Parts: sequence; structure tokens; C-alpha cells
Amino acid sequence: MPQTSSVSPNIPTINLNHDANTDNADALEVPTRPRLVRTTSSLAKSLLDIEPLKNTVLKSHGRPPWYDEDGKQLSDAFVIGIAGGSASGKTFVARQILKSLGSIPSVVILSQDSFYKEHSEEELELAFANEYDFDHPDAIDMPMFASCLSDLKRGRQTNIPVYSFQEHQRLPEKKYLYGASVIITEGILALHDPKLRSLYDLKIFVKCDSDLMLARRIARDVKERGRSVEGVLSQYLRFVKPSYDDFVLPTSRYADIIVPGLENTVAIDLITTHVRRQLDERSRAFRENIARLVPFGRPSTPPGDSIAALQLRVLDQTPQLQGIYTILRDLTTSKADFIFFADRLSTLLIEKAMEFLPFCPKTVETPVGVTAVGKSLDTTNICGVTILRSGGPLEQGLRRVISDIRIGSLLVQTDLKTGEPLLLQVMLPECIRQRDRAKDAYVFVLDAQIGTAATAFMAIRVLLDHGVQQSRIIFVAFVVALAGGLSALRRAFPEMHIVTGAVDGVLAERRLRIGGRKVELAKSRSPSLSPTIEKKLDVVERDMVALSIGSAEMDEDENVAAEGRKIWVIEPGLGQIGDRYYL
Ligand SMILES: Nc1ncnc2c1ncn2[C@@H]1O[C@H](COP(=O)(O)OP(=O)(O)O)[C@@H](O)[C@H]1O
Ligand SMILES: Nc1ccn([C@@H]2O[C@H](COP(=O)(O)O)[C@@H](O)[C@H]2O)c(=O)n1
Repeated sequence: MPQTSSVSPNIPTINLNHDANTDNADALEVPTRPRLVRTTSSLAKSLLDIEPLKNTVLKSHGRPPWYDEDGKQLSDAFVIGIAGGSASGKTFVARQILKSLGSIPSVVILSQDSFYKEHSEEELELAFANEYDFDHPDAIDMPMFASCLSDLKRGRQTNIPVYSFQEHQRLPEKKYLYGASVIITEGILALHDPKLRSLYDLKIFVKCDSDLMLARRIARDVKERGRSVEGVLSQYLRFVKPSYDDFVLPTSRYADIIVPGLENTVAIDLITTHVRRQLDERSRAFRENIARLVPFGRPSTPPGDSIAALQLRVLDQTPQLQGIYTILRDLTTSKADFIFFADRLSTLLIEKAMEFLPFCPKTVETPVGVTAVGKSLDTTNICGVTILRSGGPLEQGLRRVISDIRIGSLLVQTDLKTGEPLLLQVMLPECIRQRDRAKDAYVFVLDAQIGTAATAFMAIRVLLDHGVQQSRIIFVAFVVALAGGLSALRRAFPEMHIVTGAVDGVLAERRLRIGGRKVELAKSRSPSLSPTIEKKLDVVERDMVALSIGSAEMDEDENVAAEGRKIWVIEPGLGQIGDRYYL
């Protein structure tokens, strides 16, 4: 990127000062529960109305696929490093960028403050007497900073320290971060360390008048950091200013762009235009590509061959199992019966899936005083992850089999505009959130079905990003479609296990029409549907409206309303399992 402005005499300076902009750029972490009916504009407004937190992944639109058809990460997150003096306006610039980017998928403002080193008792005494040098590069744990940033950039989760300015100390807890496609790092020495610099896609230095920085710092430190004016001044003269001159200001020579600490609207506009262009170049149609790789529709090989090639673990097709599936497939089955038999089936499926867990030998003494050799299972690192909401009916079975199991969830929904899956919410159990435990974890992924496999791809990628071993992922589904994305999923993730009870032949194309709030499934394959089926389809359609509007926050599009959106349905299938179970 060309230099557009600089303080260095060797580099031409362009004055980016322009209109004053004193707005606070704010955003909100994605709501913990999805709101079903909400428009893009109202969400965007509320995102910008609320004070953002640093070190929190902020999302407005969900995260589209960040990997290719091989399951490999497509591109790293885009990382912006912002350096500058204390109170120069680094956080302000970061928030302005966030605000100007608008509907980008997910972003985190990562603060260098989190990486202040732990202090000994003596250092703490100095700190409280304003005699500790927090502005020297040695005060910051640069290797840890670089390692956390590198993990986040590569799409991995990270656990960052939490720092208290009031206590001058790192707190015992850590903050879990995952899933940002844009990372904005800010700190006085954000451009100091070469390793950190190598991680940035864009380097910014905020240059501000020293008097203004001091005035802002006094105001902030007294108000927010529990300091006295005398203390702030003494620390400033002894450490802050000398370090600014010796260590901070010299790093401006590494910056791609110098932004003024006041009236910087034009600079922010330039930066966001650049970032948006970079993000556009990285985006790619994922689901379309899988469909091209393995054409959906009807299976080309006999089912037996496919089951063997796909290494599916299918329940024995006993009359009893066939009876359960017949009830579940039957359109006329009552809700109560559907729930009863889905619960029974989920237990059978989970029992089958248990075959992949590491049971160890155990000897016990029996009530008649004899020893018996058996097996036992340590469940500490075994957990479940439900794909909301269709995977929910499988939870019952999992809890019956492992009563104290921790179950997290992923909310993945289809963006009706692009047809791509969007990751809207990640709530994972502790044994996955912590990197050192994730590698030992066994994870049951629960989803009602695998059709296009777009959701399954996303779920598996999330787990791999956390360091879960592929061979310890056990995907459990009521039904899978042979002619869907299953073979692409198997090719991408050959070591994970797939357990199901039914392998259906067809993945049929239907049209989903959006007009106002109304969605119609064009019955392209069956023009003369019975009235009962028509009625059931109405229920499905109604729910799809709620889900699609709630999830994708989509703008209603005239063309989409006219032509309809392509969706895929497993046949014969069990219908919308989540709806039949919950609604
Ligand atoms: N361009 C700006 N225009 C107006 N006020 C600003 C600007 N930049 C920063 N400020 C204000 O200055 C103070 C310090 O800014 P901040 O971004 O927190 O500094 P830093 O992160 O560099 O320590 C805040 O109160 C902020 O609102
Ligand atoms: N315990 C601490 C730690 C750091 N500081 C000061 O914070 C400044 C950096 O934060 P900014 O938000 O201003 O970039 C730095 O200049 C340190 O002097 C502190 O006072 N106490």
C-alpha cells in the first residue's frame, strides 16, 4: 500500500485533516439469542448505539464461510495495527473504522493493554506510587501478544489476558476470542515489535499534538483509571513523554498511513474503502462450489457402494428401526408421537456413536464378592455441540446416555441473498474453548440431517479452528442424503465419524419465493400435492420466513421475490425435523 502521509522527512506527507467528527463509533456483540424478526436497518442502528467493548468479537451480519471445499481456511483475517501516543485517539480511530465498515461480518478491537506483564509485589508498589514505567516496550508481553494475534489471524480461537488499570495487574481470568474476520489492534507500541508488524495487513499511526494528548490523558485517567492529577502529571513527565519520543513516535516510520488525532474523517474513509475492497476480494461462493464439485440431485452409484465409500456408520436396519423411521417420515404422525419416537431414535443413534469413545479397562468387585473385568469412560473431555435448532432433538438422547454432558451450540443459518451459510452464534463448552483441552476433547456434533452439508462444513471447521482433532468429532444425524454434499464433506474431513440411521437417495431442488414477508415453496417436483401436504408445507414456509428474516437480516430484494431462492430438500426425508419436534 502506498504511503499517503507520514511524519518522516523521507516520506511525502498528505494532510488528511478534514471535517471534525466527534461521533462515537459503536457496535454491539451479537445478541446472545437470535431475534427472529428484525430488519437490517434497525439492527445496524442498535449496533451503533451501544458502547462497544474492546477485546470482544462484534458481529452484525454473521460470518460467511472462511474455508474452501477442501475444508481448508481460505484466507486469514484482515489485521489492522494502530499505534500512537497515549490518548492520541487510537481507540477512537478503531471505532470509527468499525462504524464506517458498516455491515462487515465480524470484527474485534484487540487492545495492547491486555498484554501488560504480570507484576511482582515490588513492581506493584512502584506502580501505585506512579513510579513504574508502563511505557517501555519491556512492560508488554510482546511474544504473547504476537502469539494471540497470530492465532486470531489464522482463524483459531485465543484466550487473552484481562488487565486492570485500577489494580495495575493482570486478572486471573482470560477472555475467549474467536471468529473475527477483521482484527483491529491498538496500542502505544503496536508497531514496535517486528513479529507483530509482520502480522498486520495495514499499519496506522495516529499522530496528535502532545498538549492535546496530555489534556485528554489527565481527563481520562482521573475519570476512568482512578488516578490523581498530580500522579498523572508525574508519570507523564517521568515515563510517558520520554518513551513516546524514544519508542512510540519512531515507529510511525512503519505506518502505511498517518492519521491525525483530531478531525480525521477523510483518513477513516480512505482506510475503510481499502479494507472493504480487500474483504470483497476474499469472499467466495462456498455452497455453489460444493454443488459444482458433487452435483446434487440423485445418487449416481448404488446406495451400498456409497455408504461404504463414505464410511458412514449406519444403524442396523432392523424391523424395529424401520418402524421408528416409518412413524417419523409419516406426515400424519402427531407431534406427541413424533417427539416420542425422535427421542427413542436419538438414544439409539447416540449409543451407536459411543462406539468411537475411548473406554478403558476397569475391574470391579461384584455384590457376590467376585471381581469382574469391564470398561469405563472418563467423560471429562466429552461434550456435545448442537446445530440450532434442528439438532436439538438429538440432545435428549445424548443426555440420556451421558447424563452430565456439557452441550454447546452453533447457530448457522442460510443467507437467503447469497444462499451461503452464515455463522451467527458460537457457544461452545469449556473443554473446547480452552486450547489445551480442545485437543483431547471428543465432540458429538448434533444436526438433524446432512443435505448440502454446508452447515456441517461450517460446524466442523469451527471445531478444527479450536484445535479439536478431526478423528474425535462424531457427527450424528437422523438422516443423510446420498446425493448431497456428503461426499464433499467426507473428502474434506476424512477422519471424522458420521453416525446416522437413514441414508436417503435424493436431494431435490425447490424454490423459495420471498414477497414481502411471504415465502412460497414452489412445488416443482410434485405439481399435484394432497391438501394435507399443502397444509404441512404452509407450516414449513411460515417458519422459514421467521428464520430467514431473523437470521440473515436480509434486505428484501425485488428480484428474489420474483424468481425465488433455490433450496434443497432431502427425499423421502423426514421434513423439517426441528419444526416437527418443537413447533
Ligand atoms: N478525532 C477525535 N475527535 C474528538 N475526540 C477524540 C478524537 N480522538 C480521540 N478523541 C477523544 O480523546 C480521548 C482519548 O482517545 P482514545 O481513543 O481513548 O485514545 P487512545 O486509545 O489513543 O489512548 C477520548 O475521550 C476520545 O473520545
Ligand atoms: N497499569 C498501567 C498500565 C498502563 N498505563 C498507561 O497506559 C498508557 C497506554 O494506554 P492508552 O490507552 O493510553 O494507549 C501508557 O501510556 C501507560 O503509561 C498506566 O497508567 N497504568
